[in-house]
Amino acid sequence: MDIIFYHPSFNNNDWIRALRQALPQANIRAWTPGDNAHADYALVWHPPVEMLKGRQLKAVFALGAGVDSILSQLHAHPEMLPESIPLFRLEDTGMGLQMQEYAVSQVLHWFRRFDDYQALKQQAKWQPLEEYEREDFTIGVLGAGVLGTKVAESLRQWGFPLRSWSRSRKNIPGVTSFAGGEELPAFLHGTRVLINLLPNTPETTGIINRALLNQLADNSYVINLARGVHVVEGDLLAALESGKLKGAMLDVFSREPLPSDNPLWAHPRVAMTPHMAATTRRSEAVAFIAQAIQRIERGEAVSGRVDRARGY
Ligand SMILES: NC(=O)C1=CN([C@@H]2O[C@H](COP(=O)(O)OP(=O)(O)OC[C@H]3O[C@@H](n4cnc5c(N)ncnc54)[C@H](OP(=O)(O)O)[C@@H]3O)[C@@H](O)[C@H]2O)C=CC1
Ligand SMILES: O=C(O)C(=O)CO
Repeated sequence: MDIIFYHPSFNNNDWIRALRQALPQANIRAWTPGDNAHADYALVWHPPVEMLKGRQLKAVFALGAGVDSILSQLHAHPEMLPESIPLFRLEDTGMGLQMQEYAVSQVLHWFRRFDDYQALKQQAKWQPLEEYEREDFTIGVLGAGVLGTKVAESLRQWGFPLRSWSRSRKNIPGVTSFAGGEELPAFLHGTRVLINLLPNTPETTGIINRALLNQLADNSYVINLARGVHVVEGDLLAALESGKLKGAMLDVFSREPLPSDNPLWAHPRVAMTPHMAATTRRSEAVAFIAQAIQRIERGEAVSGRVDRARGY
């Protein structure tokens, strides 16, 4: 079995060593331009078209959870990967825990009013503030897939009212499920903290816009952990100015790195991180991919297959 590997920034040697340990029977090599030799599987992130084009692969594995970049590449170059070759993505592989850490720490930061205390500290003011009530702190998770479910589950132990929004109805204990566009207004009504974990698809681009933000509770908060294009930045800034939003924590941006003249940098109630909410963890990802390849080889079903028509 031949496997080719390409990632523009990972340490190829470390990955190939780990893959060889997990799949000792396979011949695994880093793909370099001009390599047209046989391959059964390709493991990729932002692959050049020529790496995949014309190959008779059994499957391609994306080395991340979001497949929007490879799907947009496929849109421009459909010849890169025929529909008959399955594309898989990473499911959790350590990203769930990272998202939980991020979301819980930020929700508690706002719930305990550390943002306000930080502002008071700047003015050298010693001033205990009124506490927020848990029941006024409804958390709504946009996207109840692998990562959204993990995040909702981790917030449950803190006793906040929880709800999720997805395409299909979910049954996550302690989390009220809203499904489909017609239930989005009910999901938003009363939501105080909105956490985005949707995939980037034509239906979700720009979803966090003025109309959506206006339906949230007053003095609400947004955490964007998914993709920058979900948020209409001008509408977010306007909602911060109007008082509809009290704060935003952003990990992802329409343009990354975020240009230095973007007004989000200077906004006192916007916190941000450089697309690091959840990174691909080598050992978990290798274990996931190795197990999936073994299952494919045995003719068994494998989860994580991307539905190219749906876009995730
Ligand atoms: N910032 C970072 O570091 C990282 C960001 N990400 C981002 O997180 C995203 C989510 O990952 P993951 O949880 O694994 O993805 P999943 O595919 O498991 O979950 C996606 C969820 O979104 C829902 N959804 C999709 N389209 C719609 C729609 N039109 N209306 C309502 N709900 C919709 C799905 O509904 P249903 O269940 O009904 O299909 C599903 O619940 C990734 O696509 C990626 O962009 C991922 C990793 C790291
Ligand atoms: O896996 C993903 O989709 C990511 O965004 C990793 O940073």
